[in-house]
Amino acid sequence: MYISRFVTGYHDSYVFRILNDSAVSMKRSGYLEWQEYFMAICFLSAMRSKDPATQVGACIVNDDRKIVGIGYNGMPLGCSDDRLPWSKTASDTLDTKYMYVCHAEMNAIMNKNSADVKGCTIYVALFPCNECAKLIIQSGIRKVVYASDKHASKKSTIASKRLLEMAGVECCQYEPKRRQVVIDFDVIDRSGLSQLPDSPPRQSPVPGPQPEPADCADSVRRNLSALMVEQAGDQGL
Ligand SMILES: O=c1ccn([C@H]2C[C@H](O)[C@@H](COP(=O)(O)O)O2)c(=O)[nH]1
Repeated sequence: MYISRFVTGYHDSYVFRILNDSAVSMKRSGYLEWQEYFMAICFLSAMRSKDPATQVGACIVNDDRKIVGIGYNGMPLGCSDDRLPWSKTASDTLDTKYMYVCHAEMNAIMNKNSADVKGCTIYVALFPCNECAKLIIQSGIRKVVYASDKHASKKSTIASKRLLEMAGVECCQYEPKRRQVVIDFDVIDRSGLSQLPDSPPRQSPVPGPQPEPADCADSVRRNLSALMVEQAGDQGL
């Protein structure tokens, strides 16, 4: 019996058991739970926001746990985010972002890739304002999972809670189970993808015989057997 361990970029492991010539693979531990996954997608989307003060992301998920819409706060389509203001305050409210910016929830609903979002859950970084609450209710979304309630004392949030409650939309705050979800491209480059074959050599600009591209399956097999031999050695097998 061999027990072999694959170390991925995230330091989790796949365990392969080879018993009587049949390979049984067991799932890795430490994978993202659904709520963590959807909330992480909110925050990843928020990273696209150009708002210098508050970046908000939203992710709409249906009953089958399929993502049907994603959005973040930004200026409307075709309206230059270099020409419109990003300030919170100005002597003229026309010079503040609030007159122009589309909220993450609105964008997620507008970007939906399904016929509608009835019965869906919306994951949001920030508790939705009253305008977003109206959109949420009218679109048929039934549940809001939010990360931050930093504007709880604002009238717009109080009105939002009032509306959502009246409409019977369930709201709950996300309770993180892990402190971080890290995507470190350095780690992925150095170890996570080291199990994969090298990229094929770049095409030479000069016409002529080209080197054979690496055979993916062969390279994966070579890495796998090297790991198994190494591991078997570790275990004195
Ligand atoms: O439900 C909401 C509420 C706000 N936003 C966006 C709109 C703005 O770009 C910021 C809020 O700016 P502050 O600087 O925190 O006032 O967040 C949203 O997308 N959804």
